Amino acid sequence: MTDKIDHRLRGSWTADGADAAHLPGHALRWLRARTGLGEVTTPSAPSSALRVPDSALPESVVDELEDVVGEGHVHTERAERLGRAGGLSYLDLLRHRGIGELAVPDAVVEPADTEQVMRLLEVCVRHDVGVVPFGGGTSVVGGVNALRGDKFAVIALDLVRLDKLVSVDPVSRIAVLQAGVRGPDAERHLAAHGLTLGHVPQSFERATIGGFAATRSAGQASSGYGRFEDMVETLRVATPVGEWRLGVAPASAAGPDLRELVIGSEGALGVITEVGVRVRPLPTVRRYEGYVLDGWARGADAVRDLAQRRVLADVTRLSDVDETEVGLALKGGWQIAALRRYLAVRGIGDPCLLVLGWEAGDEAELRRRRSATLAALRHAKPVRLGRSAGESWRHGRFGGPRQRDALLDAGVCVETLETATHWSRLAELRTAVRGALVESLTRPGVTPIVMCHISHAYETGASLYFTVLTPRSQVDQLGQWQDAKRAACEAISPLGTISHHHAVGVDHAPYLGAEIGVLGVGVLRGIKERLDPFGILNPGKLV
Ligand SMILES: Cc1cc2nc3c(=O)[nH]c(=O)nc-3n(C[C@H](O)[C@H](O)[C@H](O)COP(=O)(O)OP(=O)(O)OC[C@H]3O[C@@H](n4cnc5c(N)ncnc54)[C@H](O)[C@@H]3O)c2cc1C
Repeated sequence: MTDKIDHRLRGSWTADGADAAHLPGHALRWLRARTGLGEVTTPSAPSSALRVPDSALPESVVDELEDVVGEGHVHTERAERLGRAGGLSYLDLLRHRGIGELAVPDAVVEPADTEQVMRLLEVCVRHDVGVVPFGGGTSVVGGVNALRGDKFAVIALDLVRLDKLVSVDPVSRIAVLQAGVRGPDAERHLAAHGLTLGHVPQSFERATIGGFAATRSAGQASSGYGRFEDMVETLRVATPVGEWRLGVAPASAAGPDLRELVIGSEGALGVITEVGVRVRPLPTVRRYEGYVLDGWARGADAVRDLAQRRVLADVTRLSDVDETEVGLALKGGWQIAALRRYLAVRGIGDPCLLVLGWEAGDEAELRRRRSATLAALRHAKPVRLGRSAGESWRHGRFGGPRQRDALLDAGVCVETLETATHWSRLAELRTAVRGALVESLTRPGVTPIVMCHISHAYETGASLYFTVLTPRSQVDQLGQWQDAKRAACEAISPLGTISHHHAVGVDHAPYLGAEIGVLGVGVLRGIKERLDPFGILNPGKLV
């Protein structure tokens, strides 16, 4: 197992990440000139300044919980509870800086196996205590906020001890992993058998197998390896009314696929304790490359063409002009100035970066797949940047989150949101969401940056991922983003899904009805009542 996550590290992400987390001077100067960001810095308040109410759990209940999980695995200390108070959204980061109220769990409980999870749920039902399943805590939609609902207390059920590879079936290419296994550990366990999962979201370093399943996560190589739900073969779930095991065959006509109910259930229907995942042989060769296309419309058309001809690279990621521009500006340096001149000479007026990455079992397979992708791309007249641009993206792909503390210190509001729709509506959706964000965040002297990329493409449509950088309001820091997010969600709601991979949590719950209908919400409620009749599981989330 790699080191336990220090949940007190938020924006800087991982202990070694803090070194990479600073914002270079030239980047800050550029942001100031581009957005109207002021010179005022707002460093983080010490965590001792945060308000943490005493645990509401009586000693007797703490003792009962400890009887189940053993001594040292029920924490009521301030630091541990604070560490599980919310996830990693911009609003969560602000709350951990003392801006707004944190929802702090009354205890952190660490079970070691499914049986212990079952027994903990019994204790929580008996005492009417809420339970928030907690994986890596990387939710950006309020999924792990320790809301009480109608309960007098709530615990964070941290799955950190469920960190084992349970079994490998190399013939069927299925591996069973416990829910608390983090991304890098899953890959390490599997690599020992010559296998890979290939699920690499940007939150890979912290997020867990259970969390991936509970949120219908999508990794950066989803075009090649699929979304997480495509990888799930079997599930083991602890619910307040019994244990549930699902998945006996790769495909089945035995009624609706009930695994789909658990995948995306966000801790509201049960605690996932084990997931059997489809695995593949470890790739032996990789090739990442960068290209530039002229303009978003041409770029999106090119990605659609790749998807519909079924020749997408495993990683296919198209940035719009703003994202490409910000990427270049934040890098800075003479090479970037030279690159700009080169693109201008090649007639590229609106550069959109396209990163393509292939992973394969041998050179011949990689060559064949790469040739098919590039042949289909040719009519979009890409300008080749070469391997260094692709490799630079690959090496920096977990870097973004690490700079969030530095950006917050500098007074920046930095957040992302995502959606997806069918190709025929993609341009309209992008224009609507972009417009809503720009309108909501523009103030006299302030010009927000709103960037967008496609990183998950399908034959029928694609995701859109927006990143916002703008000076933080000094008047209403939480409200500034809440208003912008509301405007974006209202723009999304009639045109696309409220979430392509971040899930529903608290933030998107008001928009779920518009997407699945009143009947759909009723069906979900009915299922929740059957599996969690006492309403202890993740109060206030999903439904
Ligand atoms: C910087 C950053 C980048 C991100 N990039 C991506 C990305 O590229 N792709 C992507 O899909 N997501 C991304 N996310 C979102 C997030 O990482 C995913 O939602 C991830 O799947 C959550 O995993 P986790 O283990 O951290 O779950 P948590 O955050 O701990 O929990 C998420 C939800 O799942 C529930 N849950 C967790 N474990 C279990 C379990 N075992 N049983 C039942 N319920 C459970 C929780 O109660 C909560 O509702 C990103 C987040 C951040 C902060």
